[in-house]
Amino acid sequence: MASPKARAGRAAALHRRAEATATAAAGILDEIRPAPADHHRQYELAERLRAAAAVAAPGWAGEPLETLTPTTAPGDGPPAFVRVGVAAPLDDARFPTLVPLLGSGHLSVDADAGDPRVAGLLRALLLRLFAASPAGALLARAVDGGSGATFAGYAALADAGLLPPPATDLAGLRAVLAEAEQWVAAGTARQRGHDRTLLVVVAALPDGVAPSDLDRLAELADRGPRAGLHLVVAGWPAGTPLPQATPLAVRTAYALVGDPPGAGFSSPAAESPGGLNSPVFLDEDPPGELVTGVCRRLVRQIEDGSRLALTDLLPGDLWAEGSVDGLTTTVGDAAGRPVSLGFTELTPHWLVSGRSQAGRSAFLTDALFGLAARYGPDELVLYLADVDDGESFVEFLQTERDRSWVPQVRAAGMAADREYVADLLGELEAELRRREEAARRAGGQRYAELRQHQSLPRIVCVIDNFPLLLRERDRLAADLLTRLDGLARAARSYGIHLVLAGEGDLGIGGPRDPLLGQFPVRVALPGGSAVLEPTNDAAAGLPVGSAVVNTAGGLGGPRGATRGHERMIRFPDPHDDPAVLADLRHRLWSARPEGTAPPVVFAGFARPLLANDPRHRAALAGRAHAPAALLGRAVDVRRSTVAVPLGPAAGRNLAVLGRDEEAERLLGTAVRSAAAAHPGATRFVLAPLANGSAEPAGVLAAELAGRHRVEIVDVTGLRAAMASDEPGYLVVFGLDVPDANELPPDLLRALLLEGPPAGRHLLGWWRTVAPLAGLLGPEGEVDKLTAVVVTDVPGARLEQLFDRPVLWRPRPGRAVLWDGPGEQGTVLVPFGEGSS
Ligand SMILES: Nc1ncnc2c1ncn2[C@@H]1O[C@H](COP(=O)(O)OP(=O)(O)OP(=O)(O)O)[C@@H](O)[C@H]1O
Repeated sequence: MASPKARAGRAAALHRRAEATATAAAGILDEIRPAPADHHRQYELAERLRAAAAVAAPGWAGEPLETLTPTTAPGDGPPAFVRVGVAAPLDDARFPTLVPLLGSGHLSVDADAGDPRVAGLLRALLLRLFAASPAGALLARAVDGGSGATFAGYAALADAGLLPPPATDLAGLRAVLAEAEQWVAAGTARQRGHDRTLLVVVAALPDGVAPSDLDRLAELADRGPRAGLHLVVAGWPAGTPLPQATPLAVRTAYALVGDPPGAGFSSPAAESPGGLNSPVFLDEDPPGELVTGVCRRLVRQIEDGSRLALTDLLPGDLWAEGSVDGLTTTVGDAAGRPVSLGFTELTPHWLVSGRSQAGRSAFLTDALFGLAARYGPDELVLYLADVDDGESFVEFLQTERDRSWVPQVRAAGMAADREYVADLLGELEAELRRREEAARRAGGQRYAELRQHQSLPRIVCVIDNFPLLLRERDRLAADLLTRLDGLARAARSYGIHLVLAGEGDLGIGGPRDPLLGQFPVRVALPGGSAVLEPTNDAAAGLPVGSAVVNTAGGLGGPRGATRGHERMIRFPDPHDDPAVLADLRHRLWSARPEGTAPPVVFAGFARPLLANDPRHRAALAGRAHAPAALLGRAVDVRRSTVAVPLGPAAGRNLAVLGRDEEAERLLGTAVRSAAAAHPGATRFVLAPLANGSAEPAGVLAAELAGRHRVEIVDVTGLRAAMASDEPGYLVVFGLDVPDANELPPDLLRALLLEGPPAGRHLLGWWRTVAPLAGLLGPEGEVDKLTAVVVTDVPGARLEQLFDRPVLWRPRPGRAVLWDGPGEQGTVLVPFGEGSS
C-alpha cells in the first residue's frame, strides 16, 4: 500500500485535475446559453459537448454502459464527473449529461427509487462510480426506505466491506448519518483528510423521517466534500435545496438538471431559472451481468489487496526472544488478529499437510523466518530436509549470487535420500543423549534448569515431503518410523522439536497410530484434512494462502462453535516480495556471531568433485595423515568424505563391484586420491584386463606418471607384480575376465591378506559377484580381505559375499561401501568427473 504522503499527493493531484476539468467544462457549458436560434449552432455545440464529456468523464464515468465490460479498466482515482443521462436539446443533437460529484459535491433527486427511472439511474450511477474508482478507493452506504431491494444486485460488495446491506428504516438511516458524521469529523480533524471517499446513497427516505434527520443530511452535505463525503439523495423534498448538490428533477418524459454548486449551466446574464436548458433522458438500469462482473472484480481485488505480507509476521527487533520456555512465532492472521504457534513441551511437534501447490513451502518459510527473526542462533538451531527432488529452502541458504545465509540453519538437505534422513535422526538422537546425560550429571535437572549454565538452543528439525520416505515399506522405512517415535517421545523434554510435512496423512498409520499422538499441532492446508480428525471438516474447501491450525491433535468440535484449539488463518506468500525476504536474510546474516559456519548443504541431485573435496585438497597440499582411497561424499548431514584407509593392515584393499561406468570411475578416483596422499613417489601397476579399459588406464597412467612410477601390464605382468615384494598399488580393471583365471586365487588371497602390511595394496574392479566371493576363505569374512564398494549390484546378489541379508537398491548416482566387520553400509554419492 502507498504511504499516506503518497496518497495525499495523489488526492491533491486528482483534485487539481478535477478543478481544471470543471473550469474547462464550465467554460464550454456557458456557451450553451442563451439558446442559439439556429440548429446548426445547436449541432455544433452538442458535438463540442460530446468531445468535452469524453475528456471530463472517460470510460466508466461517462461512456454509454452498453459499450463497457467488466474488464474495462478503472481510472486512477474516483471520477470527478459522472454521467446521469443524455441531454437532447434536439432529437438528433445529443450529448452526455455530466454532473460533478466525487471530490466536489452531491446530487439530489426530487423523486425516490419508487420511480423505476430513479431506481435505474441510481443503479447506473453506483455502477459507474464503483467501476471507475480503483478497488477500495470508494466506500458506499445505502439507505433504502422503500423496497429495500434497489441495490440487491450489489450484495457481493458487502463481504468486501464496500457496500454493506442498505439501511431500510429510521434507525438504519440514523446509524448511517452517525457514521457519516464521524467520517466528516475524522476527515476534517486530520489535516490530510481521508484517503478514501465515502458515498451515501439514499434511494428512498424511510417512513417517519423527521425534519431533524433532513437537517443532519443538509449539514453533512454542507461539510462533507472537504472530508471526502458525498451524497446522492433521491426523494429529497422540494423546497430547500440540498447544499452543494446538483438538483435533478424528474418530469413525466424526461428530467431536468439544475446548476451544479458553484457553477452554472447558464450564463450569468441569462434570465432563466438556471440549469441545463435541455431535457435529459436518464441512464437506464445497467445489465445484470455487468453489475455482477464488476462486483466480482472489485471483491477479488480487495481480497488480493488485503493479502498479508511477510513483514506482518515479523517482530520489531531481531532476536529479542529467549527460548527457555519454548518458541513461538506469528504464523498468520485470523480475522485481523495475529495467530501464534510454537514449540513447547506440551506442543512439541507439528504435522503440516497440504496437497501439491497448496502453499506448504510458503507456510513453512513464513514460520521459519518468523522464528529466525525472533530467536538468535544461541536460542534456536534449524535442520531442514526435503525428500522431494528439486531445490528447497534456498531462501535460507547460500547461492551462487548471494553468499549470505540464515545463521540458525546448521544443515539442509534437498532432494534428500532416506539415508540422509536416517543420519539426521541419528544426529538428533546423539544430541538428545548428550542432553539427557548432561541432565543426569546435573542431578536430574530439567531442560530449563540445564540452560541456566550451558548453551542449549532449541532445535527445530523440518522434514518436508515426509511420505516419500515411506514409499517403500521396507526395513529402512520401518526403522525410520520406530526411531522417529522414540525421538519424538523423549526429545520434547529436551528442546528438540520435529515438523513433518507432506501430502495427505503423511503416511503415518491410522488415526490410532501412537506416533501421531506425539504431534499435537496439526496444520491443514488446502487438501490437508487428513491431519485433522476424520470428523473435523474445518479444512474443507480452504483457498490457497489459508490453513487450519489445530493444537489438539486435529480434534474438531461442535459445528460453528468457537474452538479454542483451532483457528483458520491466512498467511502471506513469502515470495510476493523477494526483496523483503532477501533483506531479512541479510539482516540475520549480518547479525550472526563471529565464526558462524554456513549450513552444510546436501543436494541429492548434485555431484561432488574430488578436486573440491577438503580431504583431497589437504592431501594435495601435503597434509594427508595416511594414504586412503577417497570415493565420494556420504549421504549424511555432515557430508563426510567417504574414504577407505590404505594403511599397513591385512585387508586394506578396495574392491569395486559393479557393471556400470560409475564402478570404473570409482576405481579411477580411488587411484587418484591414493596417489595424492603419498608425499613421495610410489609405484602403480595398472592392469587393464577388461575390454575398453586400456584407454582410461592410459589416461590415469599419464596423470600419475609425473610423480610416481607407473607401469601398464597384461595378465602375465600382473601375476609377476603380485608375486613381487615391491610396495605399491596394483590396480586391476576387470578381475572377473576369463584371463584373470591365470591368477591363482591363493595368490590373490595372499596378496589381499599379506600385501597391505608390506605396503602392497590391491585396488580392483569386479563386474560380477562370484569371482570376488570365490576368494573368501572358510570363515567367509570379506572384510578381512578388502573393503567393498558396490554400484549397480542389488542387495540380494550380495548375500553370497557378505553372508547375510543386505539392504541395497541400486540407483543412479549412488554407491554403497562396506568397510569393516558388521558394517551396515555407507551410502555415498561418488565423485563426478571434472576439476571444479
Ligand atoms: N499466502 C499465499 N497466498 C496466495 N498464494 C500463495 C500463498 N502462498 C503460496 N502461494 C502460491 O501458491 C503456489 C504454491 O505455493 P508453494 O510452493 O508454497 O506450495 P507447495 O504446497 O509447497 O507446493 P509443492 O509442494 O507442490 O511444491 C505458489 O504459486 C505460491 O506463489
